[in-house]
Amino acid sequence: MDVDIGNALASVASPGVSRESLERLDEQVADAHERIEAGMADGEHGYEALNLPDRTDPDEIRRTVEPVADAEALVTVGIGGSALGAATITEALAAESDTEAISLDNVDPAWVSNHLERLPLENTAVNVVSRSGTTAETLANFLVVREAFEDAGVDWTERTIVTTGESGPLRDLSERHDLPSLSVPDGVPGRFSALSAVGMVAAAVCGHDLEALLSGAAAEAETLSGSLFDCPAYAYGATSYALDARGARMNAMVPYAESLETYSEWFAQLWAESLGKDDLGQTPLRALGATDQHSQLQLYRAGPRDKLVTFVTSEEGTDRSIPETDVEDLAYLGDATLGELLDAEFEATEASLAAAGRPNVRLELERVDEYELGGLLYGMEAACVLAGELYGVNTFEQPAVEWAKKATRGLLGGGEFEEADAVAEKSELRVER
Ligand SMILES: O=P(O)(O)OC[C@H]1O[C@H](O)[C@H](O)[C@@H](O)[C@@H]1O
Repeated sequence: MDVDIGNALASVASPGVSRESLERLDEQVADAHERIEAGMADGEHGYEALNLPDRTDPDEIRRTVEPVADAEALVTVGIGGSALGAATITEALAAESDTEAISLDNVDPAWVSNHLERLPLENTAVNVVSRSGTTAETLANFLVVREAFEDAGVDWTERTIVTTGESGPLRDLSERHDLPSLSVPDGVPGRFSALSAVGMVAAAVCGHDLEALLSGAAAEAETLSGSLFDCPAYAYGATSYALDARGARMNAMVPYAESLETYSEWFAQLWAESLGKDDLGQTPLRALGATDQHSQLQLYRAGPRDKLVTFVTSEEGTDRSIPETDVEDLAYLGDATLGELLDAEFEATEASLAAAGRPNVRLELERVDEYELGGLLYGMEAACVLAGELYGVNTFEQPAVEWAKKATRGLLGGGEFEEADAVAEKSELRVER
């Protein structure tokens, strides 16, 4: 991954960051890098995630998924960090796989039922993922999926792989039914676990090249160094932090590739859950090029100056020519391809933001393949860890999310949780029909 921060400079944009400020910030980056390196060396909670390219064992993952390696469809049952890494990888690389991958990460009953009715269950693999093994949505969906298999006369124990922590209800269940299972590595929070079994089981079932994903990530790890000017991931993390401090309180992630739409969801969790603490943090927004040029671009170019726009581009990819037409006004399209049109749309949008003095950054991939994707995921994780050091927050916890999880459990009678009492205390000012 290369990063171009030229359009975030104060000479182009407002808010923007001057070259001198970046050089001053680079001293903090050097300190933060020392902290990150020490955390990685000691395998400290969270920092350990940056060691995954060396720690994840692709052979173990492939061996474990062997019983379902021929699946026509794959259902990942998980939520948040236990679903978005797998979904990002399988969606980005879907064109290369014959296995249809879906993610049951919500408990909307109609949506869950529609999926289960449609899937060829006798040839569907189930990938259940939960670090804690207690997340209500995941466990509930798993029970529903099991029942659907039973109703269809399919032995779910033959079709299920479990990835969870060393202990907990899901671990117990997998032991009771002797299910093939893998562990969420210690010290790796869910949103940083895409490059462990958490994201890679789905990649393996879909037949993707696990080694290439890891070596792309390892190449990105090689660039981590004491200066943002030598490390694309740190350049991104430091620039985002500096812009937030100057008023770009939001960060719109805009890939120019349909296959990276879920990547923006993954990024949103990473950025929001890691940095949203102590009244700090940059709000991630999700958009897609070129589609959202025709909906959100007006706001990005002419609305409040509170946004950084992050583009993700890919140099190469499948292309398709646009057929010629005898309609004179459309003749120019017949000389181009859809890929050229997409590139032109990206360049025009980037230039239009710069011309309006709106900060934007480019993340450049050579193509969307395993290697580049591994680099992108790792690079954004490292950017986030660096930003967390610069903000001075605890990047790897998520107490605000845990609060609502306890309240939900309390409401469903899953134990005594004082958080559930707050639900009854809601203030009301109703306006009725
Ligand atoms: O993997 P699990 O324990 O099921 O957790 C799934 C998700 O649950 C919570 O909402 C956390 O905030 C997320 O960080 C986590 O990824």
